[in-house]
Amino acid sequence: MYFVKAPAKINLTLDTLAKRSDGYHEVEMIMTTVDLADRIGLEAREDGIIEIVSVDRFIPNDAKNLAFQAAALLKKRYDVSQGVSITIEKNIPVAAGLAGGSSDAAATLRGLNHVWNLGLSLDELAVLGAEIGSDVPFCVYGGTALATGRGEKIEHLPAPPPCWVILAKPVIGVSTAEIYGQLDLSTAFHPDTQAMIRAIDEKDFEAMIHGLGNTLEGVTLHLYPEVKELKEQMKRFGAEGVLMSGSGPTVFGIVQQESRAQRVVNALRGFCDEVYCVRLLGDREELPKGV
Ligand SMILES: C[C@@](CO)(OP(=O)(O)O)[C@H](O)COP(=O)(O)OP(=O)(O)OC[C@H]1O[C@@H](n2ccc(N)nc2=O)[C@H](O)[C@@H]1O
Ligand SMILES: Nc1ncnc2c1ncn2[C@@H]1O[C@H](COP(=O)(O)OP(=O)(O)O)[C@@H](O)[C@H]1O
Repeated sequence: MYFVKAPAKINLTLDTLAKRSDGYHEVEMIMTTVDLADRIGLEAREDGIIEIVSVDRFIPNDAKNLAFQAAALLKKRYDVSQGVSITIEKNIPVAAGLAGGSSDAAATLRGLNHVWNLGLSLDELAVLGAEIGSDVPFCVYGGTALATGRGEKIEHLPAPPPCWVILAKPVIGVSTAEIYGQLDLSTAFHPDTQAMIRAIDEKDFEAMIHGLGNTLEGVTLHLYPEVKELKEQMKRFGAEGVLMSGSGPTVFGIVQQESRAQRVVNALRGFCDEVYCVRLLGDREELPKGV
């Protein structure tokens, strides 16, 4: 079995610029990879069948699974006769704003490129990934990037300043389509993407904290007051910067010191079942082998 890591992402900024005629929104997002990952196992099979093997009851085990779609797309496009059994060990919360499904699809593309011996570049895999979902191209590369268009156009950025990230997910799951659907662009908050890029370039922790912002946050916080409450708790417990990731409902807190991160995690444990304390994997060059 060939194993590939599928790490989650957070959005340091997410700005929505306009609604497009194709149903998507034009966005500007700064995304960075975090060290919380699913593990994808790939085993080629000679009968040509694509199969999903997972014990997670929250993800589909048929053609609705984004990893299945990634395999089906590669198989069809490159006329591959082999099939594959895809084992998904799910560690990233589902429908959480952390791109777990997109990252599984991206890892499947990277892994099958090796297992099926296709010889494609990451750029080629990212173009294919855009056919599966807007977040898949970023997940193909990982690291830190500015994503534009509907999220599929990627410009790589250096790693953000070193920090600890606390992820807390309320029990609800959120539909990205629903949140975008309820966004009112005339009143929405718009983060300063360029200021965040400067903060990252200059490795300026304070400026990064100051620049955190997400257009979709207002919509989700309005629909789900428990997310607002969680944000306030995280701030109260000592997180230096706090923001909702993607369309939510996961809230992340950023701190510089590990001891402070542990304090925030311990304080949150009584209120929230799913809490993780992770590092950023913001530098593509330093991603562990197999990511
Ligand atoms: C909001 C973000 C931020 O990173 O992440 P998540 O919260 O899902 O993790 C992404 O833009 C989500 O990307 P992804 O989850 O791949 O979305 P897609 O499958 O492409 O689209 C799902 C639906 O969301 C809406 N959508 C998505 C992307 C976009 N730029 N504009 C949109 O309006 C559309 O209604 C679309 O049908
Ligand atoms: N491999 C997968 N992992 C997680 N979710 C998946 C997967 N394949 C399909 N899905 C579906 O995609 C939806 C969004 O999942 P996910 O990527 O976890 O959330 P988000 O887009 O909020 O980051 C879920 O409702 C889930 O049913």
